[in-house]
Amino acid sequence: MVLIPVIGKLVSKRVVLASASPRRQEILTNVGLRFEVVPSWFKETLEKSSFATPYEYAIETAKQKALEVANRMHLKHLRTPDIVIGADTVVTVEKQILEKPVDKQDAYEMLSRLSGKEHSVFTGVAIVHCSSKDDCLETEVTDFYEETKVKFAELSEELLWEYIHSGEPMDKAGGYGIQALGGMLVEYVHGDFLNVVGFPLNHFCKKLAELYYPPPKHTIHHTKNDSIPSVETFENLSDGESDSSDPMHHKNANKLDRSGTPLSGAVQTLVNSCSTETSCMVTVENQSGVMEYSAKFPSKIVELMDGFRASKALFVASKLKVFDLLKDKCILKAVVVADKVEASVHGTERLLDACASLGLLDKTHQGYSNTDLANKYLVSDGEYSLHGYIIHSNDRLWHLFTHLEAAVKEGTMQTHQAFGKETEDLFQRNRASEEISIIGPAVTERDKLLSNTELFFNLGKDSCYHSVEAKQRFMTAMHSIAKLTARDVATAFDLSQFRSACDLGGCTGVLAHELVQNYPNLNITVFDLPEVIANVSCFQPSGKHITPVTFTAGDFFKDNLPEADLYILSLILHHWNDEKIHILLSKISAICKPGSALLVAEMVLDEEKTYPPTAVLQSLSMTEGKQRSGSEYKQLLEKYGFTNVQIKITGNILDAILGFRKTSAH
Ligand SMILES: C[S@@+](CC[C@H](N)C(=O)[O-])C[C@H]1O[C@@H](n2cnc3c(N)ncnc32)[C@H](O)[C@@H]1O
Repeated sequence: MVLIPVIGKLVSKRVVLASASPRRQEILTNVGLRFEVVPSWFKETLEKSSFATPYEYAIETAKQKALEVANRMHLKHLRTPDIVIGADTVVTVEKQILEKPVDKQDAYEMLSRLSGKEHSVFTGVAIVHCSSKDDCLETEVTDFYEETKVKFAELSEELLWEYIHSGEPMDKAGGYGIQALGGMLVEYVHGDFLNVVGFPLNHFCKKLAELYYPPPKHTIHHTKNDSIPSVETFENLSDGESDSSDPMHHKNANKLDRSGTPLSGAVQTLVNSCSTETSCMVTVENQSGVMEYSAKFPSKIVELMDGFRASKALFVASKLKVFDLLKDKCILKAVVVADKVEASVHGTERLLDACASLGLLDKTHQGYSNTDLANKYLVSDGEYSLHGYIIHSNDRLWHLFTHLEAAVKEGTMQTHQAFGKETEDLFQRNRASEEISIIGPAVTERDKLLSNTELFFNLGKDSCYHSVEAKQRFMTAMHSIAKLTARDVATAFDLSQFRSACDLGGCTGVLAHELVQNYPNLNITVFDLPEVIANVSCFQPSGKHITPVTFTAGDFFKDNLPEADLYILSLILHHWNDEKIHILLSKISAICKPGSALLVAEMVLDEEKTYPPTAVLQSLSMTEGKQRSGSEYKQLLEKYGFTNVQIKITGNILDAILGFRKTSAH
C-alpha cells in the first residue's frame, strides 16, 4: 500500500500512544507501527461550550492527552519519547457532543438520541514531536481531525436494552462500538470507517507523509485504486528529498535482487522501508515510463514467521534474568552481562541486540539498559511482572505448541507427546508422596479428574518438574496474569450488593484481594485444590491494611462448595468440556439463592470467533474446553438459571460476565 512506507519512517523512533483504547492500538499495530502504550491521565474536562466546533474540542483534548504523557514521561526522568500520539473521538448529534456514557441510563439516553438519525463522529488527533534541551522538554504539535457520518436504524427498546446489557456501550464515545455488536445498529457510514472505530488511519498516514516527505510538487503522482482511497505517492523517496538523518535509508545500500542485479534507487528505498515493519505495494516506473505495481512485501507474514524467534529471545532473556540484571537504571556491556549470566559473550551480545531490536532493551555506547516496558513487566520481582507467565510459556506451552500439527490433525491436546507418557503417573506419585488426600469417587473417576487437573499443571517428565516447584511455577504464571487483569474484572460491575463471595479455582487469591479492596464489606473465600491452597502463602500481599481472604481446599467437581452470594469462575470455564461444565454449573446453580450471582472472567470472543487473537491462539492448545463468544456465554449462563446476563468487554485480557440467579433453573 502506497501510504505505508511512511510508517517505516517511525521505526527507529520511540513512539508512544497516549491512549488505552485497544481499538486504536489494534489499528496502529495492524499497519506495523511499533509503539508503547502510556494511557493519558488528562481528565476530559474541557468546557465544551468554549469551543466553536466539536472537532476543535476533540483536537484540543487529543493534544492535552498527548502533552500530559510527554510531560509525565519526561519529568519522571524516563527517556523522552520522540513522538506521542493522542486521539479523542466524539460523537455529535443535533449539535450536541456525546462522549462515553457514565452508566446504563446514560447509554440508553445517548443511543435513543442516535436512533433513526444521522450523526457525525469526529476524531481529533495530535502528533507531538518531543525533544529534550538542557533537561527541558520541547514539543512541536501537529494536529488534525476527521469526520465520518453514520446513520443508525430505528432502534427498538428491546434491541437498545439488549445492546446496553451486552456491556459494549460503556467505554465508547456515543455509546456504541461499530466494529462489534454496535455494527448491527448502523444503516450507513459515509467517510472513514476506522475513524468511527477510533482512529483515522488514512488521514494520519497522510499527515505523516506531509511531515516526513514534504515533496517538491512535480514529483507527486496520483494513483487510484478501487479499494484504496486516492492518495499521493512519491516517486523518489531518496535521501536527498527526505530525512537524510534517518539511518533506515542507508541500511540496505547496494541491495541486489534475487538474480543478483542491483535494485534501482527508488525500489531500494521502498524495500528498505518495507523490510522493517511495513507491508506495501511498491509503485515503480518501468523503462517505458509506465507506472506499475512490481512487488508486494508482506511484512505481516514476515513478522509472523519471525514470531517464534522473537518469543524465544524474550523467553531466554527472561530465563537468564537479563532484565533483573539491568533493573534500577543499570547499564551494562554485553561482556559483563555474559559473565553474570554465565553465557558466551558472543551469544549474549546477539541476544541483547535482539532484545534491543524488539524494544525490550535500550542500547547506547555505554551498554544495554532496560526499557520502561522491561522494567515494568519483565523484572522478575516487579509488581506487574510477567516473568512467571513467560517462564511457563517457555517451559510448558512452547513444547505443547511444537506438536501443533499433530494437535490439529488429532484434535487433541498433546501433553503426553510433549512431556512423555508418565506425566499422569508422576503427578499421582507426587500427590501420594505429598500425602494429599482427595476424598472422592472410585479410582477410575478419580483418575479422570487427576488427569484433567494435570492439564492445569502440565507436568513434564523432567524430574525437577513434578514437584512443589512445578506447582509454584504454574501458580506464579497464573498470579502474574491475575495481577494485570484483577482490577478490571473486579470493577467491571457494581458488586456492592453482595456480602459474601467464593472464587472457585481462585488460585493465589489475586482477584479475591482486589475485590476486597473495592468492596471492603465483602467476605471472600478462595476455593482451590489442596495442593494449590498448600502453596498460596508466599503469594499473599503483606502490610497492615490488607483485609484477610479465606482459603479453602477442595475440588469443585466433587466437594461441597462454600456458601456465598456471589460465585466467581475466572479462567475456568474455557478449560473444561461440556460434561464438566454441566457438573460445575449445575452445582453452582443449585446452591445459588435467588438474587445471588455468578461472575465469569474469560476472554470473550467476537461473534465471528476471530478476535481477540490471544483467545483464538489459546484455543490451539486443544484443551477439552473452548473459548466462547459473548452470546455463547450468555446462553450458557441462562441455561443454568442465570438471568439478566451482562457482558463487559474490559479492554484487558479478561472480560467479565455477570448473571443473576432466578428462581428456578431450566
Ligand atoms: C487457569 S487457573 C485460573 C486461576 C485463577 N482463577 C485466575 O483467574 O487466575 C485454574 C485454577 O483452577 C484450579 N482448579 C482446577 N481444577 C480444580 C478443581 N477440580 N477444583 C478446584 N479448583 C480447581 C486450578 O488449581 C487453578 O488454580
